[in-house]
Amino acid sequence: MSSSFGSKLKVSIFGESHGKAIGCTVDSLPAGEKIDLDRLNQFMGRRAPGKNKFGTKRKEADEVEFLSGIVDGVTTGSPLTAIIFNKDQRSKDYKNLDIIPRPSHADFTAYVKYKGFADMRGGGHFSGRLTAPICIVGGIAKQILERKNIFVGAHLLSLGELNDDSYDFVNLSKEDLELVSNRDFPVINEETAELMKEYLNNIRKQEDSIGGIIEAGVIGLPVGLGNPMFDGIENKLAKVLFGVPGIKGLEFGSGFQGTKLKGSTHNDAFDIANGKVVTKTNNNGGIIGGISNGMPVLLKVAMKATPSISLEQDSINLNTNRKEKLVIHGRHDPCIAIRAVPVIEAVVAIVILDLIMEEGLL
Ligand SMILES: Cc1cc2nc3c(=O)[nH]c(=O)nc-3n(C[C@H](O)[C@H](O)[C@H](O)COP(=O)(O)O)c2cc1C
Ligand SMILES: C=C(O[C@@H]1CC(C(=O)O)=C[C@@H](OP(=O)(O)O)[C@H]1O)C(=O)O
Repeated sequence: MSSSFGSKLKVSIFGESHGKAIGCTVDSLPAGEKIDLDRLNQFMGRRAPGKNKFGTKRKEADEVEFLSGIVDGVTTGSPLTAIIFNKDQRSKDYKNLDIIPRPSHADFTAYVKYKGFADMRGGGHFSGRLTAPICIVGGIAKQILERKNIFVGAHLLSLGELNDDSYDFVNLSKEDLELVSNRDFPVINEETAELMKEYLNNIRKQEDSIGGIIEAGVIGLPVGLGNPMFDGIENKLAKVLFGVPGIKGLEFGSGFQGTKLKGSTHNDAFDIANGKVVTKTNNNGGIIGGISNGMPVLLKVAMKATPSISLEQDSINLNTNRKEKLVIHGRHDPCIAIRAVPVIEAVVAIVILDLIMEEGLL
């Protein structure tokens, strides 16, 4: 099993959801970068479980302990290792799941691939909990990028059939990208947020779950990041985004909806604004030929409904090879897309920082 990625900035994630700890090691972070640890903690808090009734009841403070690579809040240039100790494991909830796998979770595939030896308590290394270390690296990357006037943000664009306002593809501002970062629910339109909360209350009562779409944006990129054919911005983002558990779809710019437009409408006509080359529309989401064109980068990810629901489901018994009904106990997110919003910001920030470093801009 390999949980490492990155070209210049090499990131490695370790741990299991019900093991002693989770964490990360990052190689090649530039030296001398001041990291505001209060801001990093605030960022971690946006993802942490147990904050409100719209997420899992498992309570983890997700306090980050640095073992190396940072002194007095400044990066040293040596490998940075950070760790979060797990505090609120409740492994008895998972007792029957090693032989009766949960539909849509990784229990069955991991059981076969790792011959029954993978630690699957709480989903083990496949758990959404492993996105906490991603947020450590992403929270640091965001701060480094901001000093270069590059800003990354995301919000919950939809939950089931309920839709938030979309980002403006052309005039996307730092304020737009930061809008939901201080909110308890990561949605732009506050009326929609209330409808979504009501929906979540109902879906919980029905012992079910729901999926959602997250929209992310980046502004301030120079023209020319990305190395086609296979190391373009889209390629690199796709590789790491699909590492986030629960993601089943990804689109850039106008994506699948864009296929309904004719070329004459879909093409992003060039223009000059303040002496700079811009495009009048941004259906390509700031990327052409795998290379940034200076317009905002925009993407959307589809996150499936949380696999673990309380309703009885059809499964099988791996010992007897017979059909068996499954009832899952435990503490689960009714919609994983909500807490995944900062995770997507983190992934995007890490990949963009890696691209900036590849280009020798840092
Ligand atoms: C932030 C976050 C929280 C999650 N919470 C849960 C959860 O409470 N229960 C659950 O069954 N799956 C949860 N998931 C999703 C599973 O981890 C994921 O579906 C599983 O690992 C299978 O991987 P796949 O969906 O990518 O194929 C969560 C994912 C993320 C990113
Ligand atoms: C702990 C986190 O989320 C967990 C992600 C998760 C899963 O299957 O992905 C299942 C649940 O685990 P547990 O049964 O141990 O409560 C969530 O609580 C976290 O995000 O930090």
